[in-house]
Amino acid sequence: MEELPESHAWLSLDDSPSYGSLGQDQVPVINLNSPNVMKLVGYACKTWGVFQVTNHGVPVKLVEEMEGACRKLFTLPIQQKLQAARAPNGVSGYGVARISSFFPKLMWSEGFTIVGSPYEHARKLWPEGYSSFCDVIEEYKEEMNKLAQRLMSLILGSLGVTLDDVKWATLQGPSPALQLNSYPTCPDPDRAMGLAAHTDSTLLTILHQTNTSGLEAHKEGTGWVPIPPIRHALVVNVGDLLHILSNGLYTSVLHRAMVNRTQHRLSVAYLYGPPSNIQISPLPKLTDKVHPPLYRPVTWSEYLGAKAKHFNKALSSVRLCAPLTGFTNDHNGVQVG
Ligand SMILES: C=C1C[C@]23C[C@H]1CC[C@H]2[C@@]12CCC[C@@](C)(C(=O)O1)[C@H]2[C@@H]3C(=O)O
Ligand SMILES: O=C(O)CCC(=O)C(=O)O
Ligand SMILES: [Fe+2]
Repeated sequence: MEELPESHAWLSLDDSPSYGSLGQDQVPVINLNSPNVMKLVGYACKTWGVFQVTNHGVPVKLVEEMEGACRKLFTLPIQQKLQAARAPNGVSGYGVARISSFFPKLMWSEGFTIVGSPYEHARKLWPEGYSSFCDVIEEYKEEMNKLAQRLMSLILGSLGVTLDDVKWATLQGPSPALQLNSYPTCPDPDRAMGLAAHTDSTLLTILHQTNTSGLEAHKEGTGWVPIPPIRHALVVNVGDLLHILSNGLYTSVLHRAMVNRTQHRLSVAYLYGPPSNIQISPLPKLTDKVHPPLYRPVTWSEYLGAKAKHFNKALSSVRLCAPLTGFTNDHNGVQVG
């Protein structure tokens, strides 16, 4: 394709995003073997809501295999991918981003969501070779789960809370989600949007990105800041449920993915939530008369429903005594509703 179709043009040529940071304000990179790692993680969650981790213990080979599986999936012919299309009201499968319906323009990306077992959809993609794909997915989920638990205990620790205060944190969560994203090369990347600005509904999200820039985080007072790929590092996002749990101390970060003219970019997000029947509410240790709980209790599945319905107003929809406002989307075109 030589020209960007109008259906995918988010920005006019003269309102390309301006970066608030001129390289000064950078998303923290944390070595998980640092002696003061808990403090570093807490500070990053408080000031940014996103950070990169190195020495995370996830085998490099497994991440590479996951990336390879992802590349193989997205290079399948479109007819094949459509065999595994997400059902109209379903969660798993191939398709456009779930949040697409909230925007008037189309995003320059395709995705494959895996909740629960990948087998059903994988069999449709690869009637013969599905089992090696599924093996990689299962192993990746297992490793990510270990890392997510470790990060959660650091995060809770940084809030002055122990795993004993949050019994569910040691339980096995519900099947987490894996979101594979593909951003093909784009003839007019300055006017297109790969994945529009959003926060994740999770407690936290762990993301692997290929060696192509595109991911950006929004920081209050600074603007959009690129999160450059670092070899062997993973990106960790604070999600809405952690924002609720920390009574707003740790902010779920607004982020988006831009596209590239010459490089096909891929990312793999592991979306980590609490067990599905557990009510998440601000930690009692963090609330008192001066700091009343800001959110009502909500379960993971209830919150996903709120997100599907209200999108950027989902957090305020569970907020106690506060106006219904969402983040504004000044930087990425018009938003519907
Ligand atoms: C477990 C989840 C979390 C979901 C919905 C469901 C499966 C796919 C996840 C994502 C992944 C891409 C961004 C997001 C905003 C989207 O559109 O789909 C995420 C959403 C959420 O964090 O709300
Ligand atoms: O592709 C990226 O870097 C971002 C993906 C993302 O935000 C998501 O899948 O939730
Ligand atoms: Fe995200």
